[in-house]
Amino acid sequence: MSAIPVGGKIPVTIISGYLGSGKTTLLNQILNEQHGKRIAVIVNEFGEISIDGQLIVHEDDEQLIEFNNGCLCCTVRNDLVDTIDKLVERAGELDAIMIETTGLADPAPVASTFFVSDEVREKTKLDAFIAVIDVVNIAKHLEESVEAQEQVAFADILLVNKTDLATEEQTVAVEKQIRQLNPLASIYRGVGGSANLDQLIGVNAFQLQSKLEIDPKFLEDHEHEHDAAISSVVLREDRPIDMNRFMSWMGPLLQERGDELLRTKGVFNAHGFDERVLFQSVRMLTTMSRLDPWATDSERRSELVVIGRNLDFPALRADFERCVAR
Ligand SMILES: Nc1nc2c(ncn2[C@@H]2O[C@H](COP(=O)(O)OP(=O)(O)OP(=O)(O)O)[C@@H](O)[C@H]2O)c(=O)[nH]1
Repeated sequence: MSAIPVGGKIPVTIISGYLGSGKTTLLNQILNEQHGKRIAVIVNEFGEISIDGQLIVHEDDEQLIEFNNGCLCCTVRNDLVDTIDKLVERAGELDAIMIETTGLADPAPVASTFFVSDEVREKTKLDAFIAVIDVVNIAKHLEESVEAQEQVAFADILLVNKTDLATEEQTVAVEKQIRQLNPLASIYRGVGGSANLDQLIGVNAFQLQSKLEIDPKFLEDHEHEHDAAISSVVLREDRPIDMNRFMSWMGPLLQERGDELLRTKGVFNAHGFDERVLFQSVRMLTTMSRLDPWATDSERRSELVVIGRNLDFPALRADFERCVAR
């Protein structure tokens, strides 16, 4: 990777993209490949608990700052401002700041945070606003979500991800569609964890003037309301979960209601496993993998975040409880 141009200012990369597009995967790639660089990572999740915090490779707790249960673009924006203020005090020690927004974030207020205070403006430089695009689902995201449209329109770099799951024709069609929404951004392709980081970091791609041309009110305070029909619930269980039973419930549920159950992710205390088990879904696509073993002194429990439209919380809780191993 090319050297990050510091020039006295800490470069900031904002990673956006709709739910489940591959933001955390990209962030982990950056952290893995950035040996020797001191990067502060700010992660914002829509749900009440952070699963990403458990999945992001980080060396110490000071390096990873998490905001849960609120969105950087609205409810926890002041927290972001305070955090950036504190981070710039450590300017000498930091090589870069990476921010992963929630999949539902409106991009403009997150980016404009870097222009609100003189000190932040003096000590940081927005390097690029990246939107990660889920090539399989972006057409639906754009159809259903204003935020998804804004993320694409606002980005300096559009990273078309999950190209391993699409044909060449599908990928070209997506590139055409996003090009119509954003004529200026660089468009690159990627498969989770193997993006060309030279194209994404240290690129000096963010131009305030062009953002002001798109949105003349970019630097003003934004009132932002999320799609009220989208909510999240955390399903918790201390008893071990029978993963076969869980999949027999979740598999058909996602097939039937994948357009409403937009995203799930959770770490499981799975019956018969010594390791923590990670389950994720993005609409109908699911993945399951083993993480590291449970620490001997840790409390084993399962926590699954479900994000979607028209969620029936009591029914989800009751069905989840039926997955307890007997
Ligand atoms: N096949 C395939 N799967 C991918 C790729 N990139 C990410 N994934 C998978 O897609 C799922 C979501 O990836 P994440 O990186 O967690 O997505 P995210 O954008 O951080 O998700 P949220 O923070 O919940 O919005 C995970 O199961 C990843 O393993 C890819 O290029 N190809």
